[in-house]
Amino acid sequence: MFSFFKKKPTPDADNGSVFTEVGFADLAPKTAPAPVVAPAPAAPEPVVPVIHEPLAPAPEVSPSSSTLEVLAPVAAPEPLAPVAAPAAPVPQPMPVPEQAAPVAAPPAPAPEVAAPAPRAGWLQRLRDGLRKTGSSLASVFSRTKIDDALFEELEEALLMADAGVKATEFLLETLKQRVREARCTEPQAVKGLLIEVLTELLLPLERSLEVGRHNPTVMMVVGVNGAGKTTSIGKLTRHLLEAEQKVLMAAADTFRAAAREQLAVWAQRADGSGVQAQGAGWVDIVSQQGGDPAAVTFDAVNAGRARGCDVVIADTAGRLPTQLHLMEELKKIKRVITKAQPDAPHEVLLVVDGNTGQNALTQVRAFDDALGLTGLIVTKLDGTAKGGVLAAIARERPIPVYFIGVGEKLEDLQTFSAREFAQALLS
Ligand SMILES: Nc1nc2c(ncn2[C@@H]2O[C@H](COP(=O)(O)OP(=O)(O)OP(=O)(O)O)[C@@H](O)[C@H]2O)c(=O)[nH]1
Repeated sequence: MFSFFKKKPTPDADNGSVFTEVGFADLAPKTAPAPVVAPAPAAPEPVVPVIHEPLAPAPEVSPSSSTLEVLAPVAAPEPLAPVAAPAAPVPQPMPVPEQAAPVAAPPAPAPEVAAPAPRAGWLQRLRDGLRKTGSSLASVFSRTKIDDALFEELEEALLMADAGVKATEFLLETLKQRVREARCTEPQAVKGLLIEVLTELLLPLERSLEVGRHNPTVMMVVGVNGAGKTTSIGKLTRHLLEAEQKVLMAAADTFRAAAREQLAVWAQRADGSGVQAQGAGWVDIVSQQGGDPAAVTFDAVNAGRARGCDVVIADTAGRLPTQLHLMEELKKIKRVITKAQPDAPHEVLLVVDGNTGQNALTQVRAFDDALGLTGLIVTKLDGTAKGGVLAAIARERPIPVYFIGVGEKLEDLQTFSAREFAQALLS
């Protein structure tokens, strides 16, 4: 199911490739927590490395048999509301997720403790999240016959699911043709064909993020306020660490006091995972409170090169595409990354909140026009997301969806599968 690739320049005897692949699922649960080894302080002068600070460990809030649960995020800060286009380009306040206070352990175990309920699988969470739309799409096929009314109802349901006019037209046209070819007589068979057509439409979005081709691989992560950038970076970093990657994070959101701390919390979670006991992975953070985001990123890339990092990830401040001066700031960050490493950035990732519907497509267009996106992370598909917007993105701006977010826990960052998504949408 997982297809997140780590590529390292080691010979692969089987296929002659110099790369190896590692999937999330290949990573064994860690049992021996050990601190992440701080990298050798060989950084250039202006870099301010943040060695993992003794942040309070996150309390366990969700019962589960999964060993990954120990790494679960602390009680979640309130997700931010989707951002609508503002009337004027005024910088938005940066909300700061709060870390829950550790909960004191009970004095003695209760005599009878109910067995913890198994945590819903991520696919179920995706299904649950898309249920509202899914059920209205699926209900179209409970009709008794295939007629114009069925297609009209389907058109309405697709539009309601945020698929947008172009993708809806394409899906309906292709579906009608397939129905004719297959000589379908049962509405349920039409549903099966729609899953096929939708899967084909979404397939170009299904791509793997590659790491290891460049030294370091430099990623720049952008998006509107509260889309889930820092959370997604944290989850991604955790997976990179498990794959024994050396990761340097640049806290390029220099005006939000807690930006560095938020990243550090994730770094510390990685620390507590025992990853270090498995190999050579580590994480460090470059930050400069109140500094120039481009300068911090420039230093981070240089430090990443000097320290032999595998991956440098720049976490930028949230902004609306209509805030033109802030979009210029992003362009500047991208330019200075190229100055520090001529072939970088290798990835410009937009994090979009799946709940924002067609607004997500607007964001994709705007950030792509400004920066040339290489990939998307679509978050909060466990919420009230309608999901159809991915069809709109596939039709109008087919940028790979490297990951989807289906919750706030580490394991809720998943690779995108076109078929699974189409099935979940119509389940
Ligand atoms: N339910 C759910 N919540 C998520 C997901 N991803 C992120 N969140 C939550 O969304 C909120 C905002 O996440 P952040 O990572 O702080 O967002 P951000 O884009 O870095 O925010 P700014 O830096 O302020 O722009 C937090 O409460 C996260 O826990 C997801 O996939 N599902």
